[in-house]
Amino acid sequence: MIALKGVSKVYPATRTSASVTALDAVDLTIGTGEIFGVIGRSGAGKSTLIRTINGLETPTGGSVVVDGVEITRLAARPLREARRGIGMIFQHFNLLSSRTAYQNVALPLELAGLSAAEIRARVEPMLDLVGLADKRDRFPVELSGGQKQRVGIARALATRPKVLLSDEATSALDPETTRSILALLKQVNRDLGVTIVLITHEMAVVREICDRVGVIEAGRIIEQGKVFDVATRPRTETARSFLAELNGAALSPSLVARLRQDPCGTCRTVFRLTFSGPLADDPIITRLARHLDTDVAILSARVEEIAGRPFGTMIVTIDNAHGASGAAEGFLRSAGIETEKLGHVA
Ligand SMILES: Nc1ncnc2c1ncn2[C@@H]1O[C@H](COP(=O)(O)OP(=O)(O)OP(=O)(O)O)[C@@H](O)[C@H]1O
Repeated sequence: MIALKGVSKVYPATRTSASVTALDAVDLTIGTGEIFGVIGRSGAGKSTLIRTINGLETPTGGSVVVDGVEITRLAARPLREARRGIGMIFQHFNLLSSRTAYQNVALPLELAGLSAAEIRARVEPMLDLVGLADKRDRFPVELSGGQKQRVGIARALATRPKVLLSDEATSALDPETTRSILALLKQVNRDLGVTIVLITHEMAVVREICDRVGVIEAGRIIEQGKVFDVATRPRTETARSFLAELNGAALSPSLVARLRQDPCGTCRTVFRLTFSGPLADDPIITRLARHLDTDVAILSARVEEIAGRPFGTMIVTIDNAHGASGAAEGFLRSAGIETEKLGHVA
């Protein structure tokens, strides 16, 4: 449905600032009916990337094809037509305050030249779909954040697009409202078959609804794949440290300050353990302590669900007396636990 090839965007230098390479040779293929997440830090290039998909941003190099149409080469009028097939929702909703919920949803249809009857036949089912039939005559100021985003979603879907772009659509919402909006997006994807591309800086959003994810850093997609694979087995160090921060598996600053690479007589060895699937329920630490007859201290631990599968991370220290930490490493690995030796602490 969407193919980006070698997409670059360089914002030219101005009198006061140097040029910025916001996108650097991005390749991305997104299949029909997928929910694809792009995650990255502030300034990584997420907004620029998503805006190239609907032609709001013209790349300085590369090609963007959506549903068989090369977006980068369209003149103004065909671009407007192509955009009707690509809906977009925004962090701050971008509703017109002088229009009711109904009138906001109707706007793109008015611009497309539909009659009042045709517009009614489309807007009412859309308001039903997003659960706002009873708020149709309310103005944005009378709606909660979640309700405003529901209007935004109805408006984005009114032209029956094949693709929905979501630019941090839940970043301004509380966690419960976020969940309800994500559930709605999932329903829209399932029931209407709309391909969704969302950008976010929150791993929880990706974990909750995305099929695949791309990690963007300094304008480059440094990793992409199925959410579970990327979240649990990042291949690059940059993705690993970024995702560790988001997954809560990062080391505390005080531990980092104490960590040393070479062992000492009284040192304990520090390991990061990651385990997934049925292993997440295994009392592995108790088994390990019994097996080695040593104590194991848990510094941090977390089990979460990614794409419906349990995934856990744990930072532990193990007494190094009599080579116990080496034996522990072997024991954990043979139990199927991914075991990474991080260093030693006194
Ligand atoms: N119109 C512009 N002119 C010049 N530089 C820009 C422009 N828009 C974005 N940039 C720069 O391009 C880089 C990528 O910005 P972008 O907004 O795509 O990042 P982002 O990942 O969406 O960040 P955030 O999460 O903070 O919105 C940044 O360094 C930004 O300062």
